[in-house]
Amino acid sequence: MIEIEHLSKHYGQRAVVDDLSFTCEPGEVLGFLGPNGAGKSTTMKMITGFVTPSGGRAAVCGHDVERDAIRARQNLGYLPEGAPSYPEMTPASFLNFVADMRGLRGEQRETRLTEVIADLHLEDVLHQSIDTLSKGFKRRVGLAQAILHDPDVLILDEPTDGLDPNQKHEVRSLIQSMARDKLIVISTHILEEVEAVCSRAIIIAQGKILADDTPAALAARSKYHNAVQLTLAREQDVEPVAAAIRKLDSVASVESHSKQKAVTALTAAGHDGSISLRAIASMVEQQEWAVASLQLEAGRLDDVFRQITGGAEA
Ligand SMILES: Nc1ncnc2c1ncn2[C@@H]1O[C@H](COP(=O)(O)OP(=O)(O)OP(=O)(O)O)[C@@H](O)[C@H]1O
Repeated sequence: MIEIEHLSKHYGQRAVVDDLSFTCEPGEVLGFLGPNGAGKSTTMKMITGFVTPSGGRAAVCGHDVERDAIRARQNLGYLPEGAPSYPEMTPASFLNFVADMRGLRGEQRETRLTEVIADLHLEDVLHQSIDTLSKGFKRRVGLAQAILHDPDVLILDEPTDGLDPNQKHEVRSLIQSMARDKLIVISTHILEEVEAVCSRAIIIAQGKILADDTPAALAARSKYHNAVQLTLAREQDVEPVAAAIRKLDSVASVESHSKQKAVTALTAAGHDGSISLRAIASMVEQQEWAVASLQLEAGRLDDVFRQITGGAEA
């Protein structure tokens, strides 16, 4: 469990983390979202004891991060931003060093080293110096050191940054598999990652919590929640289709947008956030429009993110 009470950090006159309070339980994957400079990394550094708060406190598994620092750190694994390590070491020597620092011994040490090397697919680069590894492999080495001692709490600052799509998928699957019995906090700029792995998302900007909810509940705040998306099967003039749908009583607005040259999509939003999918479907049938897909939207997290943070990029 993580308990954060009135946590603040000031640099000079500026509050970069401003009176944050929240708790997080095992089994949760908490996504920290916010524009650049929102205070995500600083908050993570305070939870892990790398930065001293200006005010408030953080506790990990009941251990105060400042007063009971060793116990708190024993219970957590941390992947800092950029996955720093020792560039002149190899993954093998670095992970052995981390195993020593974490006090792993005997059979448990061998088992954990074997498991994390396999989980992060490090076998082929074990004896190559870390500074010669690609960005993706450096990040995997950073993740391996964070999980080596099998901690109850994982704090991962942008864990998939720099990974290719396959590696991103693998790391997300690893996070999901570890989430069953751990508490995981990740920061990310990738909103689809939040939807894919997080059970809860906290949006922060200028050091303050602006939203704290499940990704689905956040997405449902979007004007596109329950909107109908219609994609035409071939390139054709979308305006007559848009005009016909606009006339339906349940439709408040229609946006048309060309995603690819050959396909035109329409999004029709209802007056009260709900719209008659059936009414649009029967119109499609009557008018014999060639339609590639017709679907109800859950909502768009990027839309909500912009709305909440005042237009900032994730
Ligand atoms: N040691 C420091 N001295 C002064 N200002 C700092 C220091 N560390 C961080 N800051 C400032 O605090 C603010 C929050 O930084 P932080 O790295 O926590 O943001 P972030 O949300 O992680 O951003 P990003 O998404 O870009 O990584 C930034 O404006 C940053 O410049």
